[in-house]
Parts: sequence; C-alpha cells; structure tokens
Amino acid sequence: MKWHEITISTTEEAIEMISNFLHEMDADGVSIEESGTLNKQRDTSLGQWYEHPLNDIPEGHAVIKGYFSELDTDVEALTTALITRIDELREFDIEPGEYTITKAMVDEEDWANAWKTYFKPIRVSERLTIKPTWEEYMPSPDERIIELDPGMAFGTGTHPTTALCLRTLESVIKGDEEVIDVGTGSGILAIGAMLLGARRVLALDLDPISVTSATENTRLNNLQDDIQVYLSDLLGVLNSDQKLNVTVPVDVVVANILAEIILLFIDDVYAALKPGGTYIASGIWKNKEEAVEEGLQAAGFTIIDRQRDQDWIAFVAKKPE
Ligand SMILES: C[S@@+](CC[C@H](N)C(=O)[O-])C[C@H]1O[C@@H](n2cnc3c(N)ncnc32)[C@H](O)[C@@H]1O
Repeated sequence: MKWHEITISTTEEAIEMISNFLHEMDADGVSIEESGTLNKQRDTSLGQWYEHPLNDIPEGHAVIKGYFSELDTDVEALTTALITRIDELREFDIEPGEYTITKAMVDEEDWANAWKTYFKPIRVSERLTIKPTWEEYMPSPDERIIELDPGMAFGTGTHPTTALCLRTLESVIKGDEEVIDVGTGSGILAIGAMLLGARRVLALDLDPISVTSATENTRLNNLQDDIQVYLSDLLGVLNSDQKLNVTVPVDVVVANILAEIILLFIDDVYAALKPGGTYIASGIWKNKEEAVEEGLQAAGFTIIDRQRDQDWIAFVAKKPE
C-alpha cells in the first residue's frame, strides 16, 4: 500500500501544535525529528524513553511528517487547510518560522524503515563496533562486530546510555562471567558482553517487541546457545520456576533503564550478585545522579567508577567480597 507523506520543516516550538493538526486531520501516523542533539532533557515523568537518531536538522528546528492513506485523502485540500492553520499559529505567539511543506508518495515499507538512513556502523568502544545488518563493513583484526537490526526496540548504540554500558562492560568483563542484562531492548548489551568474553547472558525485558528483537539479534550473532532472552518485569523471572541459563547469584548485572526504575530494584540486584560481583547501572540523567549514588550505597554497594557521556551517567558498583 502507498501513503501520502506530508513533510513540514519548521521550528521546535511549533512541533506540538502542528503534530496535533495532523492528528486532527486523521493522519494514520505522525513522526517528529528534532535536531540531532542527544542531550536534551525530556519529560520522563511517565517513564517515556527517547532515542533520537543523529541527523542534520539545525538546532531549534524540526521535521514533522504526517502519513495519510492514498485511498481517501484529498492531499491538495489537506495541504491548503494545513497552511491556514500553521499561519494562524503566530496569532497565538507560536512562531513556525519560514516553514516548508513537501509532499511525496511512499511505500509502507519505506515509512517503517526511514530511520535506517541514519544508522551506520559505529565503533563504540576500543574493541566493539556495532554494524547494522544491511551495511557492508570490513572490520580490522582487533574489532568485534555486533550485528544488529533493532527494529522497533531501543538499542542501536547511538544513545549515550548504551555506549556508556558497552564501554563499561569492556572494562568489567575479564572472561567467563555469567551476566544478567535487565531491559535488554535490542539485546545489544547481552551480545556485547558475550563478544567481550562472558560465558552466558540472561537477557530480560518487559516489552514483547524487545524480546522478539533481542532473540532475533542473538541469532544474527550466532549466540542463541549462550544468550537466553525472557519476558520479565525486572528480575521477576528469578523468582519463577523457569529454567535459566545462568546460576544465580551471577558475576555481573547490567541495567540501562531510567533512574526511577534503577532505584526500584537495587536490593534485588544486590541479592542476585555474588560477593565481589559488579553492577553496571546506566540510564541516569544528571539530575538523578545523587539519588542513585545514595540508593546504591544504602543497598550495600561500593561505587568503584562512574562514567559520563554528555549529561548521562553510568555507575559501576561492587558488592563487597
Ligand atoms: C533504554 S532501553 C535499553 C536497551 C538496551 N539495553 C540498551 O542499552 O540500549 C530500556 C529497556 O528497558 C526495558 N524496560 C523498561 N522497564 C522494564 C521493566 N520493568 N522490566 C524489564 N525491562 C524493562 C524497556 O522495554 C527497554 O527495552
């Protein structure tokens, strides 16, 4: 099936109103891309999580796209109505700038895959490179390749929190560890841990789309015998009678989840680790740094390192021997 894609290049301040207009005009889908800055503070009050692809949109600008069925859309009438409504924004002190509107026809397939344009091989740490499955790449002899098709799941490696975890795993994994990856998303950290020398990884996520994606990526990297992917709310699966591929307590737990969630289950992580085990806690925006630091210490952990990327922090904490 084909779709009309209406693209509006405008200012950031006009995003909310223009995307509302598109919804009111019965768009079947609306996508918003802002400038490639990755460090903006976002509303995470409902647990929302944002991953922006890098792009070439200037700071303060945005590109909004609305998708309308080719079957029942009068695209000329729709564009005229849209221009009228955008021009009216100035009366409400919202400046859409010198906006442009362009129209195109796209296949459903193109629409679902548009984000892939920005996802290129990226060397994320000394030894690890993330390679989208559809890209050609010749690694150097010391590089280990994470083959990835994240689909709708989080975890392309372009987000600072993922990169922080992979770099930290590189210093923590010495060989033969059993690891639990909580909130595995695309499975990227589980795969990274295996490539760095871990023996086995239990990869958990609450979201069925992530479980499917992580399972597929595990297969793409030929690690299906070493990584077990489960649908689990945090460490919930450890309390079930499910047969697991790791023996709890384990050597390493890694979690790249929002600070609010990290704080919820620190005691469970502590219990799931061997004495001397390591907890890599990431996904922490700078305004929650102190709270997580206090939470880790209150649970009994010793903080041995903290890494930063932009305004994000990853803690490396040890359970005493
Ligand atoms: C920021 S993404 C991290 C993905 C990947 N590990 C990475 O580092 O790029 C957070 C993941 O945690 C999962 N998640 C959120 N709450 C969860 C919960 N209560 N239990 C398990 N997974 C959860 C989300 O579905 C999402 O896949």
